[in-house]
Amino acid sequence: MDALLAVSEVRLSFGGLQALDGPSLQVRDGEVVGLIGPNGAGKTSLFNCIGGLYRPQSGSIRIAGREVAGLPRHRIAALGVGRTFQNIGLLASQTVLANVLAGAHHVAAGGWWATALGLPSVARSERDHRERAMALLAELDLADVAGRMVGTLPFGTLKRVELARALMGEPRLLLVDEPANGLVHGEVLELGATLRRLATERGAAILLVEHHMGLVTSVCDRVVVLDFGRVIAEGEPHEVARDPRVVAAYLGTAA
Ligand SMILES: Nc1ncnc2c1ncn2[C@@H]1O[C@H](COP(=O)(O)OP(=O)(O)OP(=O)(O)O)[C@@H](O)[C@H]1O
Repeated sequence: MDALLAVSEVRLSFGGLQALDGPSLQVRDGEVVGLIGPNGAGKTSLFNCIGGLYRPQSGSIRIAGREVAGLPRHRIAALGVGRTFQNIGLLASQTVLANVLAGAHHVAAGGWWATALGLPSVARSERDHRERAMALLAELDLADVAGRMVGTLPFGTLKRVELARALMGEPRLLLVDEPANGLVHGEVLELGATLRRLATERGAAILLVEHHMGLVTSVCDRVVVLDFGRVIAEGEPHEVARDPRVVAAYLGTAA
């Protein structure tokens, strides 16, 4: 079976700096793949290319067989790509529920005309969205804070709100950027269980950027390691963690 996400030899530079130097990777339906590497290795740049924030200078990014490199981000989102951000991309002055509902924008029924004309299908779809948002909030243990303003909530809670918002778009491919950052141990365990469930029960393909190796080894089926914009290792999490090239790359950053 073809991979849902197939990245092939993507190159991206900022002036003279080669952020991505031809990495290739694949993620299949129902698979959680970890994307790890030292600071500045190119992980977020690759996410930004897949999600349509950056246009790579060359290479191919296919989602469900369709070339998406260089497409605008809304077109890529409409193909079923959801994303959470390293530094939270929520609207602080809106409620949790409003933020999560915003994640459904590209799956709204009827389009612009139907909304402008106030057609019954729109009211029905809004009701459906609300119900689905409340179900997601319950699933992620956020029902109690549905009416709270995002700006008043702790960071760990916001990470889950972001995940709920991304899930509202019913993603087939979920790009998750450092979800464990700022979470306490118990929250990391819960998050890991949630990501695993999304892959196993909903069949989502998940690409996870994470520095928390405990989460990576417990959740990922496979790990791809980037360094200086290149893939330096790939394989089963425990195996990759022992790979001398990976150890050297991490020590190089710490030195
Ligand atoms: N918009 C940009 N303009 C210029 N340089 C950039 C830009 N975005 C990233 N870079 C550079 O590209 C390289 C890769 O950065 P990137 O953020 O993708 O790494 P990363 O692996 O996600 O790092 P971290 O783990 O610290 O988030 C770095 O050298 C970074 O400074």
